[in-house]
Amino acid sequence: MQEKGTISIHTENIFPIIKKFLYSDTEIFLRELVSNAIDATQKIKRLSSLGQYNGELGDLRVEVSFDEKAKTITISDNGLGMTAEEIKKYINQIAFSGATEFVEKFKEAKDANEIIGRFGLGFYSAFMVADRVEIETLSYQEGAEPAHWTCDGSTEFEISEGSLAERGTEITLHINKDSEEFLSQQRLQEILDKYCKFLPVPIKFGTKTETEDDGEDEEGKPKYKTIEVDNIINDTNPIWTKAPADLKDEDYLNFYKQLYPFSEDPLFWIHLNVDYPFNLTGVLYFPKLKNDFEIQRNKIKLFSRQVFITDEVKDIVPEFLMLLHGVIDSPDIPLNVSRSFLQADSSVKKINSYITKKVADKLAELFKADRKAYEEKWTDIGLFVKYGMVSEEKFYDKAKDFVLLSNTKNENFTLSEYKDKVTPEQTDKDGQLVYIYTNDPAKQDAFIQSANKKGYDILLMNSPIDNHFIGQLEQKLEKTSFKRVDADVADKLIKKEDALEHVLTEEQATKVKGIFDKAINKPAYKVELESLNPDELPVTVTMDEFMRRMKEMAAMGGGMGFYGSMPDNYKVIVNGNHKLISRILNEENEEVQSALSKQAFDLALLSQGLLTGAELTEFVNRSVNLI
Ligand SMILES: Nc1ncnc2c1ncn2[C@@H]1O[C@H](COP(=O)(O)OP(=O)(O)OP(=O)(O)O)[C@@H](O)[C@H]1O
Repeated sequence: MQEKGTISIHTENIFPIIKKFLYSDTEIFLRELVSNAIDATQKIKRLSSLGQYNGELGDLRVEVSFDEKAKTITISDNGLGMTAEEIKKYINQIAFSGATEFVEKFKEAKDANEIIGRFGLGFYSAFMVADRVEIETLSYQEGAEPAHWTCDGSTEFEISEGSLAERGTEITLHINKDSEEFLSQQRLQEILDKYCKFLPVPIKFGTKTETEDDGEDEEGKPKYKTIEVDNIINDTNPIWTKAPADLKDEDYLNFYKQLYPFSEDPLFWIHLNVDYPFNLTGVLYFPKLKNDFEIQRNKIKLFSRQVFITDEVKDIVPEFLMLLHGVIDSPDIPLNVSRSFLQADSSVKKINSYITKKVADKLAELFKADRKAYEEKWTDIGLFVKYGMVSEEKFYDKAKDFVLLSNTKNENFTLSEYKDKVTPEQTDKDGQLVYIYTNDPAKQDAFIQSANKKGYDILLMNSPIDNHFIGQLEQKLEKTSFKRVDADVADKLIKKEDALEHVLTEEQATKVKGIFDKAINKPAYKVELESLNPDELPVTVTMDEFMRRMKEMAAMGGGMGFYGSMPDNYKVIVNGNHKLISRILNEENEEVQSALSKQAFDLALLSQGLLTGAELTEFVNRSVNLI
């Protein structure tokens, strides 16, 4: 048997095109050839179980080897093999209708994955790294003759009698000059680890040494010997392929360690397992969050039937869950099509909302099963939950029952618990509930203490997402608004009917305002007189909640540019009922009067960390003099 022929595509220059355009990630040739080899072993197993093959199956396996001197890489399997006819059918007739289509489409393609998948070019990816490819194969079919195929990357091929004595296929790549990097133990091991680590059939890559017990020596001490064993690079039964009922916590933790060797243990995990209306398995882990979010992205690995595809899971996993770790395996995700198509794909959308739902269900379950443990993990989980609530309506609806609000006393409440807690004290005269929060308890301590004295509870809102979360809650919760604790003096945070009587007459008040205006002498600080509790500080400096939020949004590029360009404006609230104010009013020495006013103002600034530089020095000097 010897036959020469032409690979049936309608253009002469297909290989140069493949080589040129697939150049960027040439390493995937190995993934393609090993996957084909695995498929071949799976197929023979199926034929055997269907009774269509009655010979010995043997230990099904795939082997990858290389020969640095001969400059070859060989991928062999004991799968179903091919007859010469099958080679002609499956290999020679490239699995796409016409090369013209290919030539037109390749222009848009951005990476090799796209081209290979779309045109069924898996096998031909070998020509990205090889000048010549040989196939030695023997089909499982009774009476089949071994066949040999070779092709040098032109459209000419040659089929002749082969030399394999056992069922299976051996593909040998004669590596080209530009791809010699692949003729290395380390490089090949790295690629196999990346793409083939969880394939379902053992893959042998060389051998390794192991130590083994070897009885005892003369003194009765245990002896060991080293032996050469096959280096199997993959775990054929990764946990996501198993039933959750068969797994222990330890298994999940071990698998996590295997995926991310240097990470801390995860908080908890979710085993995904659906077969309808799409096929998806996987395990998602909630990691302990670190401050540097970016580094933690792209930690979810996407597989298709245990073949690693990518760790770019955008679109498949909801944005707010991108910080999760773990694996997702789905043959239904169209891995080889372009990004824009992926976004529009209906199974991708379904998978995305399935994952959202599963995560919400898991959190609800944890919350119900053990509130205490849930609260302990809240600092880590909270960020996901809040981010999810802000970014996905559906998730908000589920999470509103298990999201927690934490206060400055380290107590946690659900939304409805908190509403019940603060309604009596924190409802204003119009029936509006006011939630008071701090984003910096140390800096806003004076305000917090004043508000606590009034019986108000202060929420801790100091995570990066909290600004958005507050905005979301204000939209969703009925008649509820949020005020940062330093947005006003405690008496004014929640407007109630019971305003205190002024002790000062209107004339005195105007005089006090004049004294302070003069002493402070800064246009950005507007002095106002209020009748507050005599126990409150004599002077408080605040920034209006609305103004502050607008400025914060402008700073984050939220389209509030107008506010961003406004100068910082503060209110200086002078407590007319405080005895220091009466003292200032009655002071006859103008210098002392001014010094006292300045002192009271500086103390207010100081308590908020607003007093710095020369002004701080001046304050210290003045204080010394006053003592
Ligand atoms: N090791 C092998 N053993 C038996 N048959 C093989 C082997 N490798 C390839 N084939 C046959 O050649 C065909 C073409 O392989 P190729 O990788 O080009 O495309 P594919 O596997 O069908 O699709 P994909 O583009 O997803 O890889 C396969 O479908 C299979 O029938």
